[in-house]
Amino acid sequence: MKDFAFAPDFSDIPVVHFENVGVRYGLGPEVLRDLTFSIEPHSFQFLSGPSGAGKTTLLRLILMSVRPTRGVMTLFGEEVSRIDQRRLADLRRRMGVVFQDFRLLDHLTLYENVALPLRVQEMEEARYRAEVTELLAWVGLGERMHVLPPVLSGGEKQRAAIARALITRPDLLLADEPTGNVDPGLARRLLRLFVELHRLGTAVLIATHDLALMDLYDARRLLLADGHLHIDA
Ligand SMILES: Nc1ncnc2c1ncn2[C@@H]1O[C@H](COP(=O)(O)OP(=O)(O)OP(=O)(O)O)[C@@H](O)[C@H]1O
Repeated sequence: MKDFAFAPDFSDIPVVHFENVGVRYGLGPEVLRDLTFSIEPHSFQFLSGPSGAGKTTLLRLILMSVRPTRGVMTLFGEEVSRIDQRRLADLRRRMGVVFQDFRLLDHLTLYENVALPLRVQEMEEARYRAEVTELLAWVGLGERMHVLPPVLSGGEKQRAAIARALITRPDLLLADEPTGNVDPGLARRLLRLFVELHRLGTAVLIATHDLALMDLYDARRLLLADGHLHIDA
């Protein structure tokens, strides 16, 4: 795999810190309770637990698309409840996300999909063209960069979604079941991509049901069960 020039933040402030965090949807029961944990810079962890245990909810908390109903949560050292929308947007830009359903835009080519987060930041194409091309080659899609997502296989879409999550050189990468739609061989290759990213300095959190995948890489495991988090260092 080709090296990609990352310049992540190497400070030792936790990327994410939860202190007794709880969350409920509307008037329903608490789906997550008393969560206290940190994600350190440059760390790698899996998030596991049975279906409905709250893995996606935990990722949405970190992405700030769901707010805690109690407790204190900090992102990059800043307390979430005290910061305004504009600052939240700045913090969100430091994260890359691979969603379970990819969320590629079907009317844009792979190149355009991957470049989109940089276009949103109003970067000129001349500044990012080489980088987008290089990253697509890095994930094995160099030959496919001008095609539209609907003609791609699940695994190709998955890799494009991963490339789009990496293009901003995030300090934190969140991935929700990133190997859910691919065969075991491709799952191993995708895991290697995440490990490589981690070695380049990004903190990585991968939510997965896949015990075989977790057995492939010796990393911290966060296990959600009955609304509580158990940590296997
Ligand atoms: N928008 C919502 N409104 C109400 N309840 C919700 C909402 N989203 C999730 N829940 C509930 O919160 C709990 C946790 O759901 P979540 O999707 O976080 O679990 P998960 O561990 O990611 O599940 P899976 O592995 O099946 O994707 C479930 O009981 C679910 O029904």
